Amino acid sequence: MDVSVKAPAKINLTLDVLHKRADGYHELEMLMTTIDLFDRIDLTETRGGITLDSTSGFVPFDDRNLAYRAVALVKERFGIQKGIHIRIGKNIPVAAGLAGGSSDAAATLKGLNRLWDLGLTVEEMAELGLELGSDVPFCVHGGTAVARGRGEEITPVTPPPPCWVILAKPPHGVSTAEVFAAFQLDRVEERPRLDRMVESLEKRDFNGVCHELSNVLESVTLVQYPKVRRLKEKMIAFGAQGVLMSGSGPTVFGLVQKENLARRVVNGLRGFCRQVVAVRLLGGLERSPLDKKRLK
Ligand SMILES: C[C@@](CO)(OP(=O)(O)O)[C@H](O)COP(=O)(O)OP(=O)(O)OC[C@H]1O[C@@H](n2ccc(N)nc2=O)[C@H](O)[C@@H]1O
Ligand SMILES: Nc1ncnc2c1ncn2[C@@H]1O[C@H](COP(=O)(O)OP(=O)(O)O)[C@@H](O)[C@H]1O
Repeated sequence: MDVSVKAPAKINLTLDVLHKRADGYHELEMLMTTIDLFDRIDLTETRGGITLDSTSGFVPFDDRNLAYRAVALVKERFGIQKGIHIRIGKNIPVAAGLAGGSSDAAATLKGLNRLWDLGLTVEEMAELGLELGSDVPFCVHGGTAVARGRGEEITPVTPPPPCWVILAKPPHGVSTAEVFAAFQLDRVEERPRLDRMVESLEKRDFNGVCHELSNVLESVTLVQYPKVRRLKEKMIAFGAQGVLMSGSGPTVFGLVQKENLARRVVNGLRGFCRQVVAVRLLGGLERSPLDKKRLK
């Protein structure tokens, strides 16, 4: 039997680092929302072991892959002997600040929950997912939510009003660990105002959402990679109504309401950046019957 699950990317509308914790992680407060850019995880039951292949050569094919680690974790926790072949149809750029690996892991947990009738609730899958990475609990929940702690305290909030998201990814990836290691709170010029962002979402105030976009990790990545700063400036110049770096970067996203403006921004950016795409914001719409269980 096979299971096929869609794994959406996320963007951060706000990201604040409150302090560094004794365990080495940072205490975060961030607002995330899903976008219409998916990986596809296909899980096929085998007699034993874990194997993986992907349409992308940029992901690890062994136990460094988060989807592989999700299978290993479930097998170990539930004492399951059967094996799994994982196929990752990769569309989300790797090491981009869009949580591709975390979303693949979350989708794998959901797929195994169905395939092996584990009876796990969303909360239980999120708890299990935290063992794989800080962004996995949000990816298990999906939609639009505030994430606190390491990323595991999830509070759903009102999704943003419908709009286009233009994604521009510079050619290099960014290491999340390195960005956090270089982060200094006293170098941050502007902190997010989460209450105002939530208020703008509740009022369906698109301009308010654009105005409140804020990410303190820009204080590291924009300095280390001036290209990312220039990409932000270009995106604003071409007419994006709100612009921010997602997560630890380096992907920059722009929000616009009208399709023709989205097209104009994409066309303008193409001369400066090879990986540019416009997608719709999801924010909760991904919970449609698209995740299909199919019989062989
Ligand atoms: C920054 C964020 C924002 O959404 O996303 P990305 O840029 O990766 O998409 C996340 O917090 C990233 O989550 P994730 O990529 O799952 O991080 P993990 O694998 O758990 O951690 C990678 C490394 O980042 C640092 N880290 C991560 C989370 C956290 N709350 N504090 C940290 O200091 C740690 O050094 C850790 O070793
Ligand atoms: N399934 C996966 N997809 C993408 N990257 C993965 C995956 N599994 C492990 N990784 C590793 O995780 C790191 C972060 O990748 P990714 O999740 O795409 O970025 P980010 O954390 O910036 O959103 C990369 O270095 C990559 O090698």
